Amino acid sequence: MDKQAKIYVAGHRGMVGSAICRYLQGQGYSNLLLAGRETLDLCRQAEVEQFVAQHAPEYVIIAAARVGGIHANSTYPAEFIRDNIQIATNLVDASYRAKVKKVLFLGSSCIYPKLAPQPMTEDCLLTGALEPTNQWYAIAKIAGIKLCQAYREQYGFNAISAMPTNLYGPEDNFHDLNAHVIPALIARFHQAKLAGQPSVMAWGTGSPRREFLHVDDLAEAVIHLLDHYEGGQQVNVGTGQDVTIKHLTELVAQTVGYMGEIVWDSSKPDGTPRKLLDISKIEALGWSPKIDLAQGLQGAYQWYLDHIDAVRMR
Ligand SMILES: NC(=O)C1=CN([C@@H]2O[C@H](COP(=O)(O)OP(=O)(O)OC[C@H]3O[C@@H](n4cnc5c(N)ncnc54)[C@H](OP(=O)(O)O)[C@@H]3O)[C@@H](O)[C@H]2O)C=CC1
Ligand SMILES: C[C@H]1O[C@H](OP(=O)(O)OP(=O)(O)OC[C@H]2O[C@@H](n3cnc4c(=O)[nH]c(N)nc43)[C@H](O)[C@@H]2O)[C@@H](O)[C@@H](O)C1=O
Repeated sequence: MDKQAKIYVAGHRGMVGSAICRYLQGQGYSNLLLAGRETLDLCRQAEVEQFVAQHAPEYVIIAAARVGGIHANSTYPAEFIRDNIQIATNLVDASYRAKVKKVLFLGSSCIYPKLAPQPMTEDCLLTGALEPTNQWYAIAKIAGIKLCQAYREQYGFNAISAMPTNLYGPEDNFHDLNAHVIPALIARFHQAKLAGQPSVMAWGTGSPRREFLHVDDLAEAVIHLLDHYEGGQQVNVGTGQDVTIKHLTELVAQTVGYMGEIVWDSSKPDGTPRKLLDISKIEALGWSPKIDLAQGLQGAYQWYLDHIDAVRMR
């Protein structure tokens, strides 16, 4: 992309959106179009169409979504399916009508079947039943992928999709119930350390496996795909390695310096037993992850400490 190109980062205040903005600014892109929810509710079609037509960005990155961990997904199904279908539809259609050069839509690894063979390639989409806890969000994300494919097929519109694995890093949501596992545990272990709590509760059995990619690696992958990928099929973005939630929990406790006991609350859901992405497609395009989990967790905890009075908890 030309460094002067006007790039609209939808959801720029979120964990992914802010990482993409940091990366773009670091690379010398100076013409970013940004609008917070108070300026533009992306669920309002007419407002989105008017905004994109008026500002005429050349590129649009859809990093806005209703996002949350396993508890939030299963507690707010209507919001997760409604908001995410509306955001994707409104932004892809408005971008097409405003003759945007290229759109990148962000989905998630939860779009793949609960029991898909691991590691999961892009071809296993829609080959089996979804994980019930996040089926609502997954259906909305699959709809977003199909929307991009349909606009490419019917109108020749240049929309691509990236499917990241579980992400973590700066500007994450640290809400104890609605957050994803890493920020939830960072905050819980930190508070337990300060309070001298003898034990900390983690959810489920600890036996599921997850792959964790630092959001700065994802940001680089997103721009790499905008520069090097033109296809209709979604592209997986991950590390190609996974760990058990038990190992992750011990790693977070060690990173925070919490020495007490970890107790498992088996009344909480485990979710998908495993969701490891096959990343050979994006590696063949010349991208690979750089931040390993131990190093990334150190940085995430330090960011939490540096921003503890202002972290997002929603
Ligand atoms: N976090 C993860 O582990 C993963 C995330 N992803 C994908 O990455 C993308 C971003 O996720 P992430 O950064 O973690 O999420 P965040 O919740 O951190 O950021 C989402 C952003 O979207 C904005 N937003 C949501 N709804 C609206 C709306 N109606 N109008 C305007 N803005 C809105 C939010 O604004 P506000 O701050 O005002 O609420 C927020 O800035 C999503 O598409 C998600 O599916 C994919 C895989 C894993
Ligand atoms: C990105 C991805 O994220 C979600 O899917 P998920 O990977 O299941 O997300 P999670 O991070 O919430 O849980 C991962 C694992 O960790 C265990 N776990 C332990 N202790 C805590 C804990 O304290 N909080 C949370 N949230 N989980 C915990 C938890 O029981 C589960 O086994 C969906 O948004 C999905 O749509 C999606 O796209």
